[in-house]
Amino acid sequence: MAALLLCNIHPKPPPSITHHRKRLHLVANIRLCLSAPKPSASPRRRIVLPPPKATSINGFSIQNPVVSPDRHGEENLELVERLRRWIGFIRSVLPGGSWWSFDEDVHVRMLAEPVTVSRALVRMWQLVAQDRWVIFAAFAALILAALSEISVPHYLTASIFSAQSGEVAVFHRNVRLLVLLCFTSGICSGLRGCCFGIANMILGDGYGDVNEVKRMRETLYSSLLLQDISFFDSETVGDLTSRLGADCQQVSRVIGNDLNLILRNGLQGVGALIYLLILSWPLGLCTLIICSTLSAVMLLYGGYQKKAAKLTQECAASANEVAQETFSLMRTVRVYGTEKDEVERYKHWLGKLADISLRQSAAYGFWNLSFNTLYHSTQIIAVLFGGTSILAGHITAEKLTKFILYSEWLIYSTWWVGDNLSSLMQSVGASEKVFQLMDLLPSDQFISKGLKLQNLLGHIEFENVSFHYSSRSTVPVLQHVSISVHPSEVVAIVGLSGSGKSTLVNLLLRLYEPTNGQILIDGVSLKELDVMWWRERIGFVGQEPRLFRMDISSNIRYGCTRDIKQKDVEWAAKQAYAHDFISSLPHGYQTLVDDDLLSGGQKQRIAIARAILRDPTVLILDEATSALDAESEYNVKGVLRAIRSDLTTRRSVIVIAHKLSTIQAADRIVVMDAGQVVEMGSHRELLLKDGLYARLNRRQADAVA
Ligand SMILES: Nc1ncnc2c1ncn2[C@@H]1O[C@H](COP(=O)(O)OP(=O)(O)OP(=O)(O)O)[C@@H](O)[C@H]1O
Repeated sequence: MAALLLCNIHPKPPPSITHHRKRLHLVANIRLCLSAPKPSASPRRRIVLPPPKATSINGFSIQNPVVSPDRHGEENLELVERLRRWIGFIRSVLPGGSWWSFDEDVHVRMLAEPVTVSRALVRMWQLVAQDRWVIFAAFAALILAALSEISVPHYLTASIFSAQSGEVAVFHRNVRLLVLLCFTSGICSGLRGCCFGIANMILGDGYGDVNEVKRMRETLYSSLLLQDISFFDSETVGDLTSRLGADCQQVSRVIGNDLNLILRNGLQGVGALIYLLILSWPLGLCTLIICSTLSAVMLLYGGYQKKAAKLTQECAASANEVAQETFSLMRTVRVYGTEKDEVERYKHWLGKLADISLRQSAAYGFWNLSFNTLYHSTQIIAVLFGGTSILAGHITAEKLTKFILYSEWLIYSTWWVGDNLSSLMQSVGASEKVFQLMDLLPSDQFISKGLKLQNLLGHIEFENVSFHYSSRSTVPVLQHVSISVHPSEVVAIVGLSGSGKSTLVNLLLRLYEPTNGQILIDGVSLKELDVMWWRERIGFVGQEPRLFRMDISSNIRYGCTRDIKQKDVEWAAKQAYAHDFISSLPHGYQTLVDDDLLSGGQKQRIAIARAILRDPTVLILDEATSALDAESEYNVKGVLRAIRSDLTTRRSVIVIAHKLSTIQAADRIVVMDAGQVVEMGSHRELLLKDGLYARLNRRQADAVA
C-alpha cells in the first residue's frame, strides 16, 4: 500500500528525466573519445603509417599508436595503448580530474568584485522594492500552499488506515480535510505563481508593454548610455547587447523562479523533517544524515554550475559579437567570399559553449547519481529499521507508511532545493556582469551642471592642447595644438590621414577631454560649460553619417530640441539639396530608411539637412561632402557659403576635407601632420610657403591631370 501511495501521490517528477538528452550527448562524446582506431594494416601486408600524431580532446591528450611490423606486437601495443587511454580518461573524469576544468582561454573580464548570493539578492530586492506588495503576497501564498501540501500525506494515510479499521466518522473527517487542503493548496499555488510571475516581469523577464516592466533592462540600458565614449571604445556592441538580453533574462529568473522554488521546497523539507523526528527520532536522524550528505554534494555542484554559468555567458557574448559583426559587415563578407570563415569563427564559440554544456551535463549526471543512491538508501533504512520495529511492536504500519511518505518528501525537497540552488548560482553568476555594468557611475558630463552662456558668439580657441586615447596611452594623437576660430570664420583643417583632424573635432564636441591644455569657448573653458547646452549649439556632419531606422523626416529632426514643423524639415532638406531625391521616394519624407537603404551621398545630404535644421552657432563638417557628386558638392558648398554670408546668423564653420579644392575659399587653412599644426594661413599664403599644403595640392592636381 505504501508503494502504491508513493507512486500516486508525490507531485514531483523524478529528476533523471529532464536531462536525459544531455546525458545521451555525454555518452556519445565519451564514445567518440574512446573509440578504437580502425584496423589500419592487413596481417600480410606491411603498411607504412604516417608518424603518430598527438590529438587532444578537451585537453585530454591522446597519442596515436605506433604500428610495428609484427602483428602480435602491434595488437599488444594497441591494446596497451587503448588500456592506457581508458585509464587516463577514467582518471580525468573522476571528481577533481582534469576533464572537469574549463577551457583556460575563455577569459572572464571582471570590472569589479565578484557578486555574492546575498549581494545579488539585495540588488534584486532594490529593483522590485517599489512593488514589494507583490513579493509579500507571493510569500504569504507560498507559505499557505506549502503547509497545505505538506499536510496531504498525513491525512491521506490516516484516511486509508481509518477506512481499513472501519472508523467511519474519522474517515469522513479526514476526507473532508483532504478536500479542503486540496483547494487551499491549489488556490495558493496559483496565487504564488502569479505573484512571482509579476515580480519576474518587473525585474526584467517580461515582454509585454505593461507599465514599468523590464526594470533591470531599463536600469542597465540607461547606465550604459550615460557612459563616457571611451567606455564604448573598449566594449563591443555584441557583448553589451548580450548583457542586456540573455543575461538580464537569466538574472530575472532568480525571484520568480529559483527563489520561489527554493523557499517552497525548503519550507516543505523542514516541515517533513520535524514530522519525521516526531514520528521516530532514530529514523528521522538517519534521513537527516542522508539529506546533509545530499546538501554537501549540492553545494559543490552549485559552485561548479556558477563557474560554468559565467563562462557560458562569456562564450555566448563572444558568439553574439561575431554574429553581430558579420551581419553588420555582410556586404564585405559577401564580396570577399568569407562566409565559411565567418561560420568557422562562430562555430569556434559554439564549440566552447558545447564543451561547457557537456561538463555541466556530466556534473548533472553525478548529481543525479548521488541523489538516487541516497534516496534509495532512505527507503532501505526505513524498510529495514521500520520493519524490525513493526515486528517488535514499537511502531504501527500506519506510522511506517507516513514515515516513508515524509522521508520521500524530505529527500525530494532537498533535491529540488539543490537543483534550484544550482540554477540560482547560475543566475548569480550571470548577475555579476549585469550589476557591475549597472554600478558604473555615469560620465561626469551628465552629473555636473555647467554654465550656459547668455549670448554665444562662437569664438573657439584650442590652447596648447595635447591628447592621447586611453586605449592607446603611449601614442600621442595631438601635441601642443593651438588654433583659434573667430566668430563667423570658416576654418579648414587639412592633413594626411591619421594626423588627428577628427580627434580635434571629437575634443570640441567633448566626446573626450584633452590630456593637456584647454579649449575655450568665448573665453570660457569648455569643461565649465553645460555639455548638453553646448552640443545643442553645434551642427555636426561626420565622415560616414549613419541613419536611424525611422522615416526620413524623423532622421532630419533627430536631436533637434526646437519646435519643428514639417515645412522647416523640407526647407532644411532643400538647403542640403536632398529634397528632390526624398520627394522621388515612394513615401517621400515618410519613407522608412536605415543605413543600407540610401547611397552614401544621399545619407550625407540628410545629415547636412539635420545639421542645418539645428540652426547651429558652430558648424562642423568632417569630410561631409566626400560622397557627393560634383554637382551636389558644388550646390552644397553654395549653401554653406550662403549660411556663412548670412549676417543675421553668425556661424563659425570648421571644415575637414581631403579634397583641397573644396576648402580653397576658407578664411584660414590649418595644416596638420602627426598630431601637430605645421602650417596655417589662407590658400594663397600656404601655396607661397611651398610646404606640406603646397605639396598636397600639387599631388592632387597631378592625380586629376
Ligand atoms: N577611438 C580611438 N581609440 C584609439 N585610437 C584612435 C581612436 N580614434 C582614432 N584613433 C587614432 O588616432 C589617430 C588620429 O585619428 P583621427 O581620426 O583623428 O585622424 P584623421 O586625421 O581624422 O584621419 P582621417 O583623415 O583618415 O579621418 C590615428 O592614429 C587613429 O588610429
